[in-house]
Amino acid sequence: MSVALRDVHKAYGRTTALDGIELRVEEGEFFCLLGPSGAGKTTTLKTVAGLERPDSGTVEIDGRDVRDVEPYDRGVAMCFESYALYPHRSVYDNLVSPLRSPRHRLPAAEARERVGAIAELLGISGLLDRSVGQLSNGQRQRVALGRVLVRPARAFLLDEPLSHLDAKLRQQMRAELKAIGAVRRTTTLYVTHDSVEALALGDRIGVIRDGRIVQTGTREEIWYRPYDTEVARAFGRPRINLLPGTVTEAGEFRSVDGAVELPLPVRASAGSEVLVGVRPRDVSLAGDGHRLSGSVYVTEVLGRSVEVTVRIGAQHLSLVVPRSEAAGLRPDEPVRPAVRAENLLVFEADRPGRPGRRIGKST
Ligand SMILES: Nc1ncnc2c1ncn2[C@@H]1O[C@H](COP(=O)(O)OP(=O)(O)OP(=O)(O)O)[C@@H](O)[C@H]1O
Repeated sequence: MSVALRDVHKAYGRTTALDGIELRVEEGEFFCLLGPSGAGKTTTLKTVAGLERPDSGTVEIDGRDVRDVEPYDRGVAMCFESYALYPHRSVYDNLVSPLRSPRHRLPAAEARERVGAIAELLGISGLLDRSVGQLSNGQRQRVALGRVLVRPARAFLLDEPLSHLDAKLRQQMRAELKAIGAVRRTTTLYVTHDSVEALALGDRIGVIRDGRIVQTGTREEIWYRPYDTEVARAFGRPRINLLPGTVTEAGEFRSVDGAVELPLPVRASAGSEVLVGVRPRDVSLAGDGHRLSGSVYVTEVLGRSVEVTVRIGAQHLSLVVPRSEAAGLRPDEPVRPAVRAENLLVFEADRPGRPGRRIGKST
């Protein structure tokens, strides 16, 4: 099914939760809604599920306004972060009960088979006889997710379903979640505040901030053409470098202290204040590109690569290079990081309450 929200507003007293949400999730698409705490992610899901009523705007399912359709009749299955499970009943009972509801009422053998398959995928087959009250938070969260995925729904609404898992399990489940046939075939709206998760899972990503969708796009679009500095900062660790400076008469970039000069891949008006963005993995010590002169500030090993922070005048430039390139680097040692103009993103300067917008298209 497709889901669309048009200009949806919702306030709780004086708090604006949704401030004109525009969103469209296509049939069969896995759409990640990414944003910080309080941005309106859960409220968006509840509005689609019919658990909250918009103050204005419309919610459409398959092109039909669902204003008067009860949650139960919307054909969506929702998983909350605060999972509602029956604590005194077994994992199996918790998983099978949605299938026994009058809506689905699957034949017992089929229900058993579905529960078995989902439990297998979520790695909880060994827990089926245990009571939910005896489970760890991570195990409980997987049961809650199972309770949603087991249903023959036309859309899944998942609210941070992996948030209680430890890093390793989370990474593993992330990979498995998309491989689950039911998820692959079913429209899924997935809420997260974790950009790594959004990049890994989303066919498309919607970035939400203060109750509005700031940008919607594929992972490539969001990565290479972020709408503004805040979107650019949200994706990628270590974070993107953003150097403040101005555009010279010749259309080049000069940092505030004059220590960094770079060619710009876009046209920006001379004298304007800008931020030049470059991701740490796009700066090298050995490759070609425009050379800068600085000195090593600190190095930090990140597994197979090394993050090197280079001081250039008043700026700190972070770069991530293979271990071999960083071998033997000492603090204060002079280095000449190389940056290619095509990897630069150019933004208007940030202003209070308004992150700088990206300028032009990168060539
Ligand atoms: N029932 C409610 N009553 C009052 N305010 C609410 C209610 N539900 C949400 N809000 C407020 O609306 C705003 C959006 O909340 P929402 O839960 O949608 O954000 P979120 O992006 O899901 O955040 P989180 O990641 O912390 O769950 C917040 O300011 C929140 O405090």
